[in-house]
Amino acid sequence: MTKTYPNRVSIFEVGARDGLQNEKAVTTADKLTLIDQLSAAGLTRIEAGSFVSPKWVPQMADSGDIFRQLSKRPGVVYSALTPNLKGLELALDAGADEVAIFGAASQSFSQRNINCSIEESIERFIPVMEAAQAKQIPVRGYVSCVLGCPYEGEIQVEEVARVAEILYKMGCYEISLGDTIGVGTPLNARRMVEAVAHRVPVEKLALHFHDTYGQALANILACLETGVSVIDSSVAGLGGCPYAKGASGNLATEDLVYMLHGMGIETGIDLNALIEAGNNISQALGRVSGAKVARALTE
Ligand SMILES: CC(C)(COP(=O)([O-])OP(=O)([O-])OC[C@H]1O[C@@H](n2cnc3c(N)ncnc32)[C@H](O)[C@@H]1OP(=O)([O-])[O-])[C@@H](O)C(=O)NCCC(=O)NCCSC(=O)C[C@@](C)(O)CC(=O)[O-]
Repeated sequence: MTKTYPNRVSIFEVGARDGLQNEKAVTTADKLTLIDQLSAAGLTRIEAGSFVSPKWVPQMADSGDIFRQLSKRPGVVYSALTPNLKGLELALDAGADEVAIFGAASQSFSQRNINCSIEESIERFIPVMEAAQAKQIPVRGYVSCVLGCPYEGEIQVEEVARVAEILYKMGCYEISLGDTIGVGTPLNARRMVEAVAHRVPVEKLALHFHDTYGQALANILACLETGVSVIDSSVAGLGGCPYAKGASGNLATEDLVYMLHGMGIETGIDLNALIEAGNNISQALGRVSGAKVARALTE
C-alpha cells in the first residue's frame, strides 16, 4: 500500500518554553543563546517563553527579559504562551510576534494546569483573542491531554474534537494537539487526528507529542498520513509539564528532522547546527542530549 506524506513539514520548536519550563538551573543568558542557535539552525517558529503566573511556573519568570533581549532573526516568529489577558499584555509589551492560548480536553488537567474548568478557560480566552486580534497578533491554540490524562486516564476523541473546534472557531490560526504525557500509540493517535479533522481542517492542525513511552516518532509517522504537516518538537528532547506528572520531554527535534530528511521531506533545518544547539543547552543543564540522533552523531 502506498502512503502519501507531505513534501515539507513545518517544525514548531518548543524547547525554550516547554523544554525549559521544568528546569530550575538554567540562566536567562543560556536561554538566549539557545534561541539564537535554534534560529541559526533554520528554525523559523520558536516558542521562546510563557507569560504565566511566576508563582505557578517560576522557571518562566524571565520571559519578559527573553523577548526584550533576543536578537530577532528576519523571517523567524517568536511565540509565547498567554493563559489570560494579563499574560497577553505582558507578551505584547515584551515584543512577542505571536501568542498561544492553551486549553485541555480533560477537566482535571485544566483545573490543575490553569486553575479553571474547560468552559471557564474558554470564557477567559475570548478577551485574549479579541485583544490579540485588535493588534493583529496571530493566536495559536493548544489542546492538552488529547491521548490521555495524568488524572483521568482515557480521554474521548469527541471531547478533543469539541475543544479543538471551539478554539479554531474562536480564531486560532492553528490547533496544536498535545499528547501531554506521551501515552498514545500510532493507531489511536491517527484515529484522534482523523476525528478532529472532521471539525477542524487538517491543514490547521499541528501535533505536539511527548516521548514518555518512546512512541512519538511512530505516532507522528502515522498521523503524517492524514495530511498534517506541522509538528511541535523540542531540541534535545527537553521538556515536561509541571502539572502533568510523568510528562517527560517532547519528541527531540533532532530525531524528528533525521526521520523527515530520511523520508525526503524538507524542513529547512541544518541538522548539524541543530545538534550543536541541543548539545550546548544539554551541557548547560549538566547532562547529555536526550536526542538519540545527537548522541549517535556526536563524537
Ligand atoms: C492561569 C493562571 C495564571 C491562573 O492562576 P490563578 O491563581 O487562578 O490566577 P489569578 O488570576 O487568581 O491570579 C493569581 C496571581 O497570579 C498573577 N497572574 C495571573 N495571571 C498572570 C500572568 N499571565 N502573568 C503573570 N502573573 C499572573 C495575578 O496577578 C495574581 O498575583 P498576586 O495578586 O497573587 O500577586 C495560573 O494557573 C498559571 O499561570 N498557570 C500556568 C501553568 C503553566 O504554565 N503550565 C505549563 C504550560 S501548559 C503545557 O505545558 C502543555 C502544552 C501547552 O505544552 C501542551 C501539551 O504538552 O499538552
